[in-house]
Amino acid sequence: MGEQTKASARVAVQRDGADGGAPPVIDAAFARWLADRAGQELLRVRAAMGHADGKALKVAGDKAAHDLIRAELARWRPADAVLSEEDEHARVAWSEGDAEVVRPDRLSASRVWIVDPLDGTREFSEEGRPDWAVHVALWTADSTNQACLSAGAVAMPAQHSTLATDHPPAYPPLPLESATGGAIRIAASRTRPPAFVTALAEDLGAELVPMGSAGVKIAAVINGEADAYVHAGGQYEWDSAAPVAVALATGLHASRIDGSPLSYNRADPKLPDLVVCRKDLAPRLLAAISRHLPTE
Ligand SMILES: Nc1ncnc2c1ncn2[C@@H]1O[C@H](COP(=O)(O)O)[C@@H](OP(=O)(O)O)[C@H]1O
Ligand SMILES: [Mg+2]
Repeated sequence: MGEQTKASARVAVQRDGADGGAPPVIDAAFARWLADRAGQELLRVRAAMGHADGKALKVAGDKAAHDLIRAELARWRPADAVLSEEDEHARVAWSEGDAEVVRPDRLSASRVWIVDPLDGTREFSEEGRPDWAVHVALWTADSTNQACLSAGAVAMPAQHSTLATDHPPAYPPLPLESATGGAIRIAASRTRPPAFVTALAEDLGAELVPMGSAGVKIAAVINGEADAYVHAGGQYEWDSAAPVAVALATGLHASRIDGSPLSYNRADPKLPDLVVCRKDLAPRLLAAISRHLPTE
């Protein structure tokens, strides 16, 4: 090979992503690309391992998706910080004077990728279940929305669907009965629903739709398969950042259950509750939730 040919081969290798194509430059399209790649890897792991050992499948899926996303972010966005569920110190709340915890550079960074490599891990390990997802969000200090989420992608590989902020999905027409105060459908965790959700549904005359993965539930609201997603009792920033980015880009309401704004990339990544719903439904839903919250 001549010197010039060798040099152009080197450039080609540097430019190409691991699947043969360079990823998009625009962050929102890059988020979609990355979530899709991790999703394909998860499908591969699921097919290769089968479901005989669910625990091993969960561990392998989490690790495969995390490693892929970490490697691609290091390669294509080397200057950005990352908060991923699978990082060793991810759940540790950092505070001034905390000797044993290294200050994460994300707290001083202006761009932070908030990643859940596999949301709905339990459902991923259960044969035939399609309600699991890959979440990739970008938090930027100068973003225009209140949550500072400037890009997000939710890949649902077992449903052959990816929602992302590069092409925010259009919201389907409202069912007449929910628009006029009739029966609404509330998506909630199938394994850890909020304590008050049954009473809330009775109060509103709502149908509860149990499913796995916060991303899949928010996607259900975006797709019009549910009117709201309500969660309380525990969660972390990576569970909601990417789907909330898409929900906000679509024009939906997303907030804490007391109506206050969601905020991301804080020292403590716990974000224990949220509600995502159509904007017209938010006042009625938040008022009903407030009637069912325990009083201190
Ligand atoms: N009470 C709780 N405390 C901590 N995390 C919770 C939680 N309830 C739900 N989650 C997390 O939120 C995600 C969606 O949960 P669910 O499917 O039950 O709706 C899951 O993320 P992972 O699958 O990434 O762990 C789950 O672990
Ligand atoms: Mg999660």
